[in-house]
Amino acid sequence: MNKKSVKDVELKGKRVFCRVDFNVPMEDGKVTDETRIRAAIPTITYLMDQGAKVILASHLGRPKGKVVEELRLTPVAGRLSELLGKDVKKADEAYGDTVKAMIEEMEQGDVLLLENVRFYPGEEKNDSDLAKSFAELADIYVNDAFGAAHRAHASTEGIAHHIPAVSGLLMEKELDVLGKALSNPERPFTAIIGGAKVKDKIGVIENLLEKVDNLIIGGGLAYTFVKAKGYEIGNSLLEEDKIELAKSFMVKAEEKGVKFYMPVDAVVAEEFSQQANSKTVSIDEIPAEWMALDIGPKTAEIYSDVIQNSKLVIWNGPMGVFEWQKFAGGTRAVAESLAEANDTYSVIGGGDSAAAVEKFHLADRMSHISTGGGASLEFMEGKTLPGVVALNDK
Ligand SMILES: Nc1ncnc2c1ncn2[C@@H]1O[C@H](COP(=O)(O)OP(=O)(O)OP(=O)(O)O)[C@@H](O)[C@H]1O
Ligand SMILES: O=C(O)[C@H](O)COP(=O)(O)O
Repeated sequence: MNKKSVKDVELKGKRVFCRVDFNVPMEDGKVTDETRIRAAIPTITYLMDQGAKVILASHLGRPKGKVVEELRLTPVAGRLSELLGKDVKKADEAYGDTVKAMIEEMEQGDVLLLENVRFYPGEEKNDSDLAKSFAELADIYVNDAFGAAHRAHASTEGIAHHIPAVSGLLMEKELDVLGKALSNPERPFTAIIGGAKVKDKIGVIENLLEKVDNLIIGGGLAYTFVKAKGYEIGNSLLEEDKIELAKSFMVKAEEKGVKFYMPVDAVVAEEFSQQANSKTVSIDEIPAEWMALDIGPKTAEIYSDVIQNSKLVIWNGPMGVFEWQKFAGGTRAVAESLAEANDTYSVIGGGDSAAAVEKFHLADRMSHISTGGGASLEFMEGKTLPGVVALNDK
């Protein structure tokens, strides 16, 4: 990476404004998945060990510029204190005189968590006054929020124009792994793209078609491709206006010598429900009125074979409705085969695929699980991330 990192700057005694992505799921005031908090810990402890005063900032949810009590970061501060084994102070605002006074009192190695930056309307507008108010709190800006790096907001982009700005260790690692995969991949290189909609994955498929040896399609979006091939898909998810595009992707794959895989069988259901009647059928036998909610076992076997024979696999989006046990088999099979493929470097592109891998308790068997959903998707589309662009060059 050609951007400066925390390792390139003097931190002792410095006030460091460190943007993290603590946008974690919460239920009844408790953090229900702390993956993103844990992922930020190497940078936080590095800053502490170097003798910095660590001022953490994050968004949580989408409060749209207003204070929303349930979206305060107080429970996150509590969990972070436990994980660090050190008391983390929590401010009720994200800038201003009270916050400045709290920072005045900090010793080297202390940690303060600011309030949800999205309580301020200027955050998402990338308002320069708000960015300056954040910058006034600190000597150095560290961006470790890979998950929010695709957002040009005051705390992810604007602030970087006012004080020296460097990346954190998580940001560096994410960019390193995803960057290497896309620019200099080990081969055979396979991409597995699933999820609900073709619409959301057009850019990723387009970009990856230029780079991969194998492209595997699954999830709800697969059925637009199945339809494009001329099969009937019953009530399965279909984006009618993307059929021509799906055809053009298949033609392009052929031209480029990319092997294109789509389901050969499916688990179909009579209705979109957890308890629906279901059965496995060949892809040319999807009954009218039924819908395909998972890839079938034959497809899973073919996909597993491709995975086992790949050196690098990038996976984004589940193969079926993995939240429901009846339709989780395909996603589980892909996750298991990635876990078993010892010679394969497996990159999980965040979001639902990361959630699936967690659910199946296979997270520690993956080579890299991205903390970014939208951010990793945009990176895989080949887009530049504003939160990264704004950092100081080496
Ligand atoms: N065959 C299918 N029919 C209907 N829904 C499906 C099917 N396969 C998967 N899904 C649903 O798609 C959803 C995930 O797709 P979505 O595009 O929202 O996320 P994603 O691909 O993981 O992207 P991100 O990484 O941004 O979260 C899941 O909730 C899953 O239940
Ligand atoms: O959860 C995420 O993907 C990031 O935290 C970004 O959140 P956002 O989509 O609300 O900007």
